[in-house]
Formats: sequence, structure tokens, C-alpha cells
Amino acid sequence: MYFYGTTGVNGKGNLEIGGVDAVELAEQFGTPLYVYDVSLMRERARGFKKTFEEQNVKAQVAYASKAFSTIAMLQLAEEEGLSLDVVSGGELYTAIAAGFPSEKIHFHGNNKSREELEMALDHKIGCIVVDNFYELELLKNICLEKNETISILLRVTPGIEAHTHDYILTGQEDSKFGFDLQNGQAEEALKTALRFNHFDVLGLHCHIGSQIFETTGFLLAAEKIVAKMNQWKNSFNFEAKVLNLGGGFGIRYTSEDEPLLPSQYVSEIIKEVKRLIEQYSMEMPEIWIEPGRSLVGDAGTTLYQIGSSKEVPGVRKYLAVDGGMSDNIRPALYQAKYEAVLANRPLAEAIEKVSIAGKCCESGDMLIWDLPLPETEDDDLLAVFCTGAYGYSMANNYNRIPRPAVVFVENGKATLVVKRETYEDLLRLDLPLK
Ligand SMILES: Cc1ncc(COP(=O)(O)O)c(C=O)c1O
Ligand SMILES: N[C@@H](CCCC[NH3+])C(=O)O
Repeated sequence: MYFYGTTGVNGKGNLEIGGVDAVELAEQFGTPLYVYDVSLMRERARGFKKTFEEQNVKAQVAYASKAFSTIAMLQLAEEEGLSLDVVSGGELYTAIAAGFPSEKIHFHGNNKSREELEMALDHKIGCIVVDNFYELELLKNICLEKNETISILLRVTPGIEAHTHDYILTGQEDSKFGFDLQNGQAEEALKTALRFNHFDVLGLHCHIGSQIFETTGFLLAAEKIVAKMNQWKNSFNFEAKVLNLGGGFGIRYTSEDEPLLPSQYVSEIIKEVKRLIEQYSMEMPEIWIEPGRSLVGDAGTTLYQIGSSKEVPGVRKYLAVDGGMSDNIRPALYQAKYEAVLANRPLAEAIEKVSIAGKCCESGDMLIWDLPLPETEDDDLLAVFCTGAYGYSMANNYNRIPRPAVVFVENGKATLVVKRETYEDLLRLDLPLK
């Protein structure tokens, strides 16, 4: 069995995370429960940052908070010296509430509203990643009305087909995000932005997709963008100070996945950018990246109580848990795969394959197909690994199921960082007919 970070088995034979017994966590906080290994998140953040520091490259590692945005998480990101990528007014609001330094916040999104852009300007955030011509015009008008200047990056689509699931591909030409780099759109956007003196155009941004295992896509994107930067330096005397290559670094969900370490992704990127800069005799830009999944994904484990089961003779056995697509929609949305063990007997020998069903009223609400497990008993707990990214952040109240609590564990201590939703919470916004 593969254990992540501080996860292991304690003297009682139970799963332990961050020095805390997982069975005791379930007793204390209930299930389903998201448990985050804080030291693993710190290790990942330091891994990205250290590589830039060791190679003397000016950089910002911005945590893509869409992966998991809560006040405690953003405070941890700040403690670790990360910048922050937000993608909506809600994520920005959470960052402000967490006390995150606004000058280190970058704002993304392909359809930011006037209200969201005004909020960003009012909070004097670090930069806005402008996605399209509509936004360029809207932001220009808001800057004029408020007589404010703002730093911007232009998001471009470099025309890269990264190898990942279609729904999380973003760098290809036919994408809803960004200005096309090849067909002249990006150049047009740059010319428009440079004409307006309320914009400080820092440079370019691209994000080619998510859960990517190779560096080829990042290097190709860098090559295409730096070539354009060189062209624009010569034609408009525009020197990009920032090259932002986005996030998307893959992690290990199952034994089929073979990701690189944060330091390996970063080293390869630095090497390629340095080569290109030398080739074009340009100034080295700052390199910014935006990891989400690779900072928090493998630090999260979801604990579930096992409940009903159903045998389809000769076909399969279904085992249902007390959560499902309401706390982890990734298997239904992307056919994502996970590994799991019994938290109260993680080392017990597997004797059969069972398929883990959620409790939602959907046939597609299956968390894991054909999971090897020991024979299960009442009160067994299932621990599903690697649920830290896009689990809680994509959780929903389908079937009016309250969202689970979130606990951070570190050095033998558990801290509740998000309370479990209650039935009253579910009705908080409802109004009666009369
Ligand atoms: C612009 C942007 N940056 C960063 C990320 C973070 O991606 P990941 O969680 O795969 O690192 C995303 C999501 O894919 C994104 O759209
Ligand atoms: N939600 C996706 C990734 C989102 C990508 C955002 N640009 C996932 O769970 O894999």
C-alpha cells in the first residue's frame, strides 16, 4: 500500500495522519471528513520555492486557490510565502478574509464581472490576468472611473495539446481561455493594453491544462511565448518582466500515475527559459507558476463510514459510503481514479474486489470501481487518499447532503478548519412561498 506524507499505521493498527489516529478523528468530527496533512502541504510549497531560490531565479509561486480555498488554507499558503491565484469574487473575498496580502494576489477568470474587477481594484491586488478583449475594455473603463493604475498579465493560448483529460485541457487553440498567440489576437491585445497608461503590462500568462506528468508541454509553451516576447521587444520595445506558465503539475492518485517532483518540473522549466533567453539575448523575466493540485492534492484523505452493500451475483459487489459525488465529483466528472484502505485495518489482507458507491441518487455516483479490500464489517471506515484538490472546493449539496467538515492535522494535533454543514445551513437562504 502506498502512503502519502506523514500517513502510516500506528501501534493500534489504525491509519494515522499527521500523528493523529484516523479512527479517533472520525469519532471526534464525524464522517465524511476531509483530513489534511499540513506538513505535506508545507513540504510541497517549499519544494517549488526552493528550486527557484537555489537557481537564483526571481519567481512567484502562486497557490491556485480553486483547488481548495478556505481561510485556514490561505493562511497556511501565506505562512509558506506563496502568492495566490484567485478566480472569482468569492475566492478573492476568502483571501481578504484570511488576511492574505493583497499585493500578492493574482486574479484570473474568463468572464470577470464589473463588480469583481472593481473589488480587485479597491483591494489593490497585485495583478489581473486579462483573458479577453471584453475584459480589457471593461477594466480600462473601471481604471478611468477610479483613476487607478493596475498591473496586468495577458493570458494567451499557445496552441499546446497537453496529455490529460479533455475537460481539463486549456492550452489548445480551440479553448474558451485567453488570447490566441498564433493568429494575431495576443499581439492586438498587447498593442491595445500598451496604449493605455493606467495599465502596467507585466508580461504573459498561459496555463496548458491540469494533471500533466511531462514537462514537454510547459517547455513548448515557454518556447512559443518567449519567441513572441522577443518579437514584441523588437517591434514595440515591450520587455516582458513576467512569464507565468500556470499550474497543472500532476500528482499520484494511483499506481498508474508517475508524476515528477515539484523540483523536477521547476528545474526543467528554468533550464529551458534560460536557454531561450540566451538564444534571444533577452533579460531573464521573473517566472511565475500557479500550482493548485500539486500543493494540496496528495495531502488530503477523505474518511467515510461504510454502510450498505449489494451483491450482483457473478458480476460485482457494491459497498456504499456516507458521502459520494457531493464531496468528490471527480470520478463522475473525469472518471478519476483513487486508492483507498480501511482506516481501522489498513494492513489487513485484501480478499475481494468491491466497488465503492456514493449515497447520491445517481447511478454514476461511484467513487472507486473494483477496489481490493478485506471482508468488511459494520463500523468499518474507508480512507480514500489524495482527495485534497478539487474535492471540498467542488463539493455540493446535491440531494441536500450537507458538506463535510475539514480537519488539519500536524504533529499529533487536529484542528477543525471548516465546520460540518448542518440541515439548518441548508435552509439558510430558503424563503417560504408566502
Ligand atoms: C489559470 C490556472 N492556473 C492554475 C490552475 C491550477 O491547476 P492545477 O491545480 O492543475 O495545478 C488552473 C486550473 O487548472 C488554472 O486554470
Ligand atoms: N477541477 C479539475 C481541475 C480544474 C482545472 C481548473 N482550470 C480537477 O479536479 O481535476
